[in-house]
Amino acid sequence: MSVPTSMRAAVDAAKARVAALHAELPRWELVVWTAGNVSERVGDYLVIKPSGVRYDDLDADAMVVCDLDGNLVEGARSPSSDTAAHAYVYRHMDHVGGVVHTHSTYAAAWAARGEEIPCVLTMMADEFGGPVPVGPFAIIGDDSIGRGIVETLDGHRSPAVLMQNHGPFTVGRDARSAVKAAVLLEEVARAVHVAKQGGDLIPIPQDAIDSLYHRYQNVYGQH
Ligand SMILES: O=C(CO)[C@@H](O)[C@@H](O)COP(=O)(O)O
Repeated sequence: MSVPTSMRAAVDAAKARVAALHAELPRWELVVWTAGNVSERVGDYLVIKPSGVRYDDLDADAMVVCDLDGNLVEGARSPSSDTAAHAYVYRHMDHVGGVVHTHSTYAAAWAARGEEIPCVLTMMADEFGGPVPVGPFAIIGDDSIGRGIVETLDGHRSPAVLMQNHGPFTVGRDARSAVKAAVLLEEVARAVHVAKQGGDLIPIPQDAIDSLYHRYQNVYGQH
C-alpha cells in the first residue's frame, strides 16, 4: 500500500505541519527525551512521528504515514508506539483532526492520582469548557488506550483527558489545536496544583463556565 497520487500534496503538507508541531513539545517543556507525539488526520491516513526519534531529528521527511488502522503506509521507520491510540480516536471521533500525547509533569501528576482537574480558572472554562476528566488505566499495546480516550471524551467538552497512571492525550480539529490544548492543559494543571497547596479551591458557577467557553470558542482572537 502507498499514498495515492491524489493525496500526495495533502500528505506532504501535513508532514511539514506535524514535524514543526513536534518542536512545540520541548519548546513548551511538555516532554523529556522522546516522550510525546503529535499526529494529524489526512483523509483515510494519519501522519505521525517515528517511534523513539529525538525531536531535533524530526523533519518532514522523518514523519511516517499510517492508515486509520495504524498500519504503516509510508516511512522508513516504525511509527510512534501510540499510533494505535491515535488511530482509534480518528476512527471513532469524526470531528477530530489532530491528536497529541505527552507526559507533561503536572498533568501526569493529576493522572497519577486519578483526579480530574476541577474548573476553577477562567482559562479552563475558555479552553476545556469545564473540568479535565480522567480516563481509565490502560496499558499500551492494543486499542484499550484509544477506547479509554474516546469513552471519556464522548459527550465531554474537554479536548483533554488524563489517562490514569499515564498522562494526557488531547484532541483538536487539527494537530495545531491539539498541541494548543496540551500546552494550556499543562499550564492549568500546574496552576491548580499550586492553588491546592494554599487552601480550598473556588469553583466557577456553571453559567459562567458556559459563557466563558462560548466567548472563547466563538469570539476570542481574530476572525
Ligand atoms: O510512554 C510511551 C511509551 O511507554 C510513549 O508515549 C512515549 O515514549 C512516546 O513514544 P514514541 O516515541 O512516540 O513511540
